[in-house]
Amino acid sequence: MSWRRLLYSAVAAVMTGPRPVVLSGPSGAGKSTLLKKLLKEYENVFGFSVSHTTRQPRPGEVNGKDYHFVTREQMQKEINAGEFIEHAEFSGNMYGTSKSAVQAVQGQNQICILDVDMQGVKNIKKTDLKPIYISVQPPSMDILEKRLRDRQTETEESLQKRLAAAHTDMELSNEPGLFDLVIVNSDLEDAYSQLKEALAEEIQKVKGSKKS
Ligand SMILES: Nc1ncnc2c1ncn2[C@@H]1O[C@H](COP(=O)(O)OP(=O)(O)OP(=O)(O)O)[C@@H](O)[C@H]1O
Ligand SMILES: Nc1nc2c(ncn2[C@@H]2O[C@H](COP(=O)(O)O)[C@@H](O)[C@H]2O)c(=O)[nH]1
Repeated sequence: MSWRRLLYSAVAAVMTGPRPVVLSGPSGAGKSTLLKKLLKEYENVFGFSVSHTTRQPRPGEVNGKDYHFVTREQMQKEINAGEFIEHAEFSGNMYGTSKSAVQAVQGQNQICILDVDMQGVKNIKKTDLKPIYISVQPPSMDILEKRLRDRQTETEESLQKRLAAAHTDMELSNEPGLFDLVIVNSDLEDAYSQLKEALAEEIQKVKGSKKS
């Protein structure tokens, strides 16, 4: 490689920043639990891409932190204006990642974490975001159902929709090349260790760049 090309690659790497991370997997598999642990342990290294959704906030969820809670009309208007990287309909509600949500994190030179469903994964694959794709899977459908019921956030109707989507998600997660890593979240600490190990290189890069 010539020095000019080498310099170009180095400048491009700095300008694009660290690779984002996409966490996906069935509702109730433990994505939010794992990403909250990462955000807590590595406060200035990771940043969460705050999605938009039309679903109602759960007790304790904060607008602008957990999600941007919006109406269907508002979200559709922003989608039509080209403000979203991806969007999907899940369990009767709209969800989507805005360009500004990702830019807000990348602008701080942090690793951007996106929590999206399987449609989101497929749509992000068509973009130039080039994230690390990680699937979080439950040990079994029975355990998934128990975790979702114990969480007490869903109506029976929403729970059934989420379990139906989980069946498809669990089958697709084994598709070769779709995910860089599939973590089976049986034991939380073990799953978290696997996640940290997979991201160790990116974490070191960001820590290093913040020192210099
Ligand atoms: N390893 C684990 N063992 C037992 N319970 C767990 C484990 N991981 C997560 N949980 C619990 O399971 C429930 C679902 O986890 P969480 O909300 O993180 O799932 P999620 O994948 O983010 O779901 P959603 O996509 O609906 O937001 C939570 O109540 C959480 O405390
Ligand atoms: N395609 C997208 N999916 C998203 C986004 N934000 C969240 N999600 C996924 O929705 C379900 C349900 O989430 P919940 O908070 O209502 O339990 C879950 O699988 C998330 O991963 C998004 O921006 N795009």
